[in-house]
Amino acid sequence: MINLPLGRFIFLDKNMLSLEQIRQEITALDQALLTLLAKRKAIAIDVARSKQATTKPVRDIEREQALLIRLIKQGAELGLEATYITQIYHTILEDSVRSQQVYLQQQVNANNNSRLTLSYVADSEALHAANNFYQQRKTPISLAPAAHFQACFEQVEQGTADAAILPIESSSAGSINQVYDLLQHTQLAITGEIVCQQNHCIYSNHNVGLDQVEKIYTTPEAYSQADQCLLPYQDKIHYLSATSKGITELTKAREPVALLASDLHPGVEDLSLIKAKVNNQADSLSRYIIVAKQSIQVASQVPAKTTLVVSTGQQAGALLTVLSVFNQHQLPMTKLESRPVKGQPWQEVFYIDLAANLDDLAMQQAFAEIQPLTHHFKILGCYPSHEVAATQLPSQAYVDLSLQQSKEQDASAAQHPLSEITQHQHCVLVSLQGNDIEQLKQDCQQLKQAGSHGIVFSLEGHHDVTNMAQLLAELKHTCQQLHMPLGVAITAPVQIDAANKFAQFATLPWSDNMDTISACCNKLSIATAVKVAPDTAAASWLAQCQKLNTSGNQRLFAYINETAKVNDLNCVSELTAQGLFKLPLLDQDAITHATRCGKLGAHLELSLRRDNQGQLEVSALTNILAAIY
Ligand SMILES: C=C(O[C@@H]1C=C(C(=O)O)C=C[C@H]1O)C(=O)O
Repeated sequence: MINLPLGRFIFLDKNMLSLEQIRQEITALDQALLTLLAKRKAIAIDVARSKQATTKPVRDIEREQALLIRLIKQGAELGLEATYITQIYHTILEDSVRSQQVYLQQQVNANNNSRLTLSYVADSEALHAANNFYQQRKTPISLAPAAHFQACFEQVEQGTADAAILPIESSSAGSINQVYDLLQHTQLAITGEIVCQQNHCIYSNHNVGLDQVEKIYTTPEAYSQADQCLLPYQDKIHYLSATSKGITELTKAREPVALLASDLHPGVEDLSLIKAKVNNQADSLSRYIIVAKQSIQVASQVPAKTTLVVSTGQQAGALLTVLSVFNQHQLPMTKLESRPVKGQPWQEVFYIDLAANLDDLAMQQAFAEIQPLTHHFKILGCYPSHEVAATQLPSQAYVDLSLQQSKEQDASAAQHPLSEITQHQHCVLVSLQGNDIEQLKQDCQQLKQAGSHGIVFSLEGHHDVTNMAQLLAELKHTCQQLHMPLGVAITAPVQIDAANKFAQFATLPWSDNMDTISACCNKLSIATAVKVAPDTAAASWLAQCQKLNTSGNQRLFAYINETAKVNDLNCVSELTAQGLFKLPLLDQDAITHATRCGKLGAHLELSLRRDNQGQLEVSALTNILAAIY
């Protein structure tokens, strides 16, 4: 039984208390929250023990979904927003799942938590990733800095370090080839992976803009993750072999100079941050591997990855034959990388990551089958997969929650112009239009307070590139402060550059001239949703979709507005089910249809207008996918 003296706090008369006293109450509440979190975490380990006995998997998505739905309902009664609850609980659940995995791993690998010497490339951001990783495992580490990746491998091979942490790929710049090449000949095994988010930022020794700095230092790796933002400053770029050398340069220089570096890099905290989050892609993930002399086992309850390296020879279809074996055994491949073989021009080895445990029967059978098909075949390691994807609720759950909510709304609240927003428990994006930036900022603030999760700004009528850039830059800044994603509704090709620069996603109208729309999609580097015209014939759906699919934009979605006819929805669902309509489809009314095709994560778009008296009015609904921002 949890004994939280909530009543005492609710009935406090805040006017009677000093700030100091109120803060004491908050401190006491935080202490109580921490005690409960620690208790929850300890119970999760009891759950892991029971799973060890019953061999049930660590993750139980149905249980997590039920838990989230219950908490959203209970939270609403306490006046807490659904997104607030889901964000907090995603963190709690991630930690719970990870703690259970760590416990189960320690059971199968007889880990005694003794101190471990870890090799890493000196002054790299890998250290931050490693600290978190080993802290969770309650394993103290001593550091063995190395000058380069090869030295990390050597330290472990020679026994001066127990393990090494090495970057292997980044979601925005791809694989780290040097590390892959070192894996080709090593006797070490991959024993773990760490995935963490990194933002590249620009730092300086003075608090000035990029135009005023004389040099911008960067490593080639960092540059490849953020080159788009630095294109106008090509003549200022100076390459270095390590970010730490850039920090030294900045400290030495008297004139203003800048450095592009990850926000996790040691030492950046002492510099002036002059531009944050300049990655080409909004979310930049880095993946590291841990290598050690001894391979490890992964408990059957823990999701595992296995990495292998194969070479096949160059006969037609050789790689395809190997990959089809994995397909036949239903072993999902999460990564395929090819690297040249030294001394053998145009010969390649392939690195393959499979999302499966080496001990699984399917893996053993697949490996037995591919050995005769390959010249060279080596298992580099089997290790727990690090990512714990946040559990999503099925779209229908959001609809049920919002229906239930709106029934509970009393009549007076429903008349408030922004009440439409509050009635929806799921994510709401509101369309805005206008020219008056001060007015737009105010609207954004009001919308945030009313519960909107993001903005779709209509660029209709905006053609002047400079004005558009100024307006969107301000709107982006406001949305960032309010933690709301900014989307733009594009109506003309001249708006594309500004959209790429300032928005997180774009929407486009469906048009008879699909070539123009397809060309726009091609130039858009942000997620893009194309609105589908109602009453389109099946053949035309297909032809238009095919045009869009060749546009080169990998993050395209189609969405249908509220005027779509059931006939259209049936038609698209049918085509999708046959694998012919390839764009993910977004639609509120079509939730049931699209869910059947497994494609949907519908969010709601409301549009906001002002009436003649300047009063806010919220009207019609369209839908946009969660995944686009
Ligand atoms: C604790 C459990 O394991 C996992 C963690 C959960 C939690 O922390 O609430 C819920 C479901 C599982 O994914 C469980 O199965 O109950």
